[in-house]
Amino acid sequence: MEIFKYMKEYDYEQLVFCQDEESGLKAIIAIHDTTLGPALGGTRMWTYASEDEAIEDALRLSKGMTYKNAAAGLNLGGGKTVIIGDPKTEKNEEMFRAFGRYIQGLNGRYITAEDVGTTVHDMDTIHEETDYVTGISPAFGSSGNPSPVTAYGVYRGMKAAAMEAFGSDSLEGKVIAVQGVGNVAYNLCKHLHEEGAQLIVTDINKEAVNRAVENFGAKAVETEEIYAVDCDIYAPCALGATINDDTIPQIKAKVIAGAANNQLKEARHGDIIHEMGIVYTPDYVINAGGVINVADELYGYNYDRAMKRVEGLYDTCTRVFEIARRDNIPTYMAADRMAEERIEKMRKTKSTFIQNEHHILSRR
Ligand SMILES: NC(=O)C1=CN([C@@H]2O[C@H](COP(=O)(O)OP(=O)(O)OC[C@H]3O[C@@H](n4cnc5c(N)ncnc54)[C@H](O)[C@@H]3O)[C@@H](O)[C@H]2O)C=CC1
Ligand SMILES: CC(C)CC(=O)C(=O)O
Repeated sequence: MEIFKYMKEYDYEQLVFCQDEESGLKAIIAIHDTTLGPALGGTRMWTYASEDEAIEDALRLSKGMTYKNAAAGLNLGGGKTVIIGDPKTEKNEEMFRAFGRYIQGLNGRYITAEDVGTTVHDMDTIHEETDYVTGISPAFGSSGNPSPVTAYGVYRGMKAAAMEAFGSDSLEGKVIAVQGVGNVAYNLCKHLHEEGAQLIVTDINKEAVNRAVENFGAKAVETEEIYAVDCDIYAPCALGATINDDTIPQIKAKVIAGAANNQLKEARHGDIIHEMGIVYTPDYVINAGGVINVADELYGYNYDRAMKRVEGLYDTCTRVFEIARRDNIPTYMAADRMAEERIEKMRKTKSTFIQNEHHILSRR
């Protein structure tokens, strides 16, 4: 992989490689853009097939965080970490302490939180070394696990998408196919079940599937069957790139709205589903609940304030649909336009010189 070429193409600021032999830490912190503020984004631990795959994931996810934070109206830039390793067998305390020291070394340019493969406990361990971590235990005055809040935001965004596609935001009786029933999707299924939706679920983890079947009366299907099921809404809630050349021809849903990051394998897949008349709720807009929640910690965490903001994701998604209709463009492009406009305005504002009293002239 030609790293600098890639970084230049998408205007990345910084890539940090963190290594600690004793603990087995191999982490990559990617900081995409800090125009709006310090980069905030979670830490993913995953068994990557190669180092290139891990680097690419960190880069793509951190850029997604720039857009997510901008679209959500947060004064934060975009960053993300990936740790190479199996979260079930290769974690240890020293690893997260070593990683915490690397974050501290960035002196606030990057703030972390949970993502796939990491937990509140891991964040607490990082917190032993640095304050630049969110989503730690509520006992520390923090917001805890972001997943239930992400799920609530996805639920709100899904309702906005239903309004756009079906003319009503009620999900009662709607058939919803959920791919991956992990931390976020389990909580999403709860909201959907309470509203009377019929759920079809799949997961590579059979226990996760059984939990959804038992608690929400969901119908289980094999992992490869989920795309082709008869449903109103497809909710991708596992990993990215599931909207691609192989899956698009199978999809019967009129709406795609889910928690996963980087759902479109390539931008052109967003064009194809747009032409098919599918209402696609851009991933980084609908799944911003978690980051909105942890970002509230920067002001002294207040649950009600954070939830009110997450509730507003309904309006943010509606705004994206409006821009898409107004400019006759796919929704993924409308979301990018919305985020980029905000960053560009701030970039221009920032270029105005502000006396910060950092040099001696202001003091003599
Ligand atoms: N946790 C959060 O607050 C946020 C999560 N996200 C994104 O949402 C997605 C889900 O996150 P979490 O629920 O936290 O992760 P998780 O790891 O708890 O859940 C993901 C689930 O997907 C399953 N899975 C993996 N590959 C699969 C496949 N090929 N087919 C079916 N199931 C598969 C896993 O077994 C797991 O149960 C991720 O893409 C994450 O980046 C985005 C924003 C915030
Ligand atoms: C889990 C969140 C708190 C942040 C993040 O990394 C995301 O939204 O993808």
